Order: sequence, then structure tokens, then C-alpha cells
Amino acid sequence: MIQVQNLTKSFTSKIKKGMKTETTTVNAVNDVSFECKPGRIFSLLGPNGAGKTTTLRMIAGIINPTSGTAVVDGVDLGKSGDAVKSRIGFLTGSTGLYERLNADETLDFFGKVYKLESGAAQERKEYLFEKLGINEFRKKRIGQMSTGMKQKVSIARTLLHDPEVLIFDEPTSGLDVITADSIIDLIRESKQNNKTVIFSSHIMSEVDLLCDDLAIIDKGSIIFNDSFDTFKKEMKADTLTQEFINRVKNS
Ligand SMILES: Nc1ncnc2c1ncn2[C@@H]1O[C@H](COP(=O)(O)OP(=O)(O)OP(=O)(O)O)[C@@H](O)[C@H]1O
Repeated sequence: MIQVQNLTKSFTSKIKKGMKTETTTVNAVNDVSFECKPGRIFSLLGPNGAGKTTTLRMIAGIINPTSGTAVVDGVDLGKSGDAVKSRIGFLTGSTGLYERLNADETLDFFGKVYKLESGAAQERKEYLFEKLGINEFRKKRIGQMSTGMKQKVSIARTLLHDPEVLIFDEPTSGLDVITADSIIDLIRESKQNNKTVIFSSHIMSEVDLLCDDLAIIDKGSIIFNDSFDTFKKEMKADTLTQEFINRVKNS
């Protein structure tokens, strides 16, 4: 369970202009609240720059909120971040992989980082490699892999410790439909295993494939937060994508 309570994040940057230093503030996320329940897939949908990544990074404990908090499995992130972090799998476009390691070595390395027992880590690795179709390139170095191959290894890395809470930031971004499909399959399986799953997207068709509960974010604020069924019932446009566009334009 993830309870997001009034999360707000402002970024302040200083730019030198001649002799002067100008301070600019971006309000990336404003007073965002929602709940993600176990066994359901929660989608955070919004256009570019809406605040999705910033929200997910705060929930994963990567950055601190300016105000508000996220409670993950009953533990307040602001108070005991490290205890919670081990129960979270966070996939982001910038999930770190070491260019010189191959897929096998990468997973072995992270098995040690997560302090997994070696037999269990091997078993889980084989399962994920099979599921994601990594076996055929498991000995290739990360630095020589395509974007899709790297994304698959990142996902295997994220799921290696079988976390209770899964946070995916645009998980299928830049992937072909076959690769995207195997990832969507794994996300569905996580839901069946009663995990709490949240993923961000700017593509309505992806949301339509996976989503149980939906929040739409625009300019840092939530403009819709309910079940996906309710979104569909309230729909006035002819397509889901047009409904999303209309809601963002009219917010
Ligand atoms: N470290 C940072 N410093 C300054 N501004 C930032 C920083 N990170 C994000 N922002 C700004 O915060 C806003 C929200 O960005 P964010 O990356 O959360 O959006 P997003 O919804 O994930 O977008 P996209 O779909 O394009 O990835 C943007 O205006 C962005 O420029």
C-alpha cells in the first residue's frame, strides 16, 4: 500500500547572468495525494513535464519532498526511508547499470547489494531472464546492448529482490511492441501476486492495458483520481486518448 499525502516539490536553481545571480523556482509537484492498493495497478498519467517522475522519485525516497509525505506499507518515508527502500523496486529511465558488466554479472552484483541468499538469487535471476527473454544476450556487456535489452536488464534488476512495492517510471518507453508486451505481462503478474504497483505513462493505450486506478497529473496537480472504470463511465469524448486530452486542456 502506498499513501501519498500532500506531496509538494519545488526546485530552486541559481543562474548567473553577468554580475547578478538569478534564482528561479519550479513548482514541479503541488499538493498531490492518492492511494495505491495491493493487488491493483495504479497509473499516473500526464503530459511531458507534468510532474510524474518527480512524484515517483519522492515515493521511492530518491528525493525529499518540499512538504508532504509518502507512507509505504505503513512506514512514513520521511521518518525511516531506508527500511522502506528495501521493499521498493524502482524502475526509471536512469536506473544505473554498469557498462562493463554483462547481464549475468549485473544481476549477481545486485543480488549482493540486496543481500540475497545466493541460491535464491540465482533462482530468481533464471526466472526473470526466462520471463523477459534475456537468456539469448545474457553474456553481452551492457555497453554493447540496445535500448530494449538494457531496459529488460533494468527491469530484472528492479524485480530481483521481489519487492512488495513496484514503481515503474514509463516502463515501456522506447521499446518495440514485443518487448513492451513481455514487460506488461510481468507487471500483470506482479498484480496477481498482490504487489502494489504504480506506473507512470503519457500514453493512454498503455494505461488502458494495465490500469485499475488512475490519477491524471498536469502542471504538478492532480486533475483526476478515481478508478479507471469511473474514468470510462464519465467519458464524454469518443476515445480514451481524446478524453485525456480534453481533461488536460480544460483543467
Ligand atoms: N532537478 C530538477 N531541477 C529543476 N527542475 C526540475 C528538476 N527535475 C524536474 N524538474 C522540472 O519539474 C517539472 C516536472 O518534471 P518531471 O520530470 O517530474 O515531469 P514528467 O511528468 O515526468 O515529464 P516527462 O513525461 O517529460 O518525463 C518540469 O518542469 C521539470 O523541468
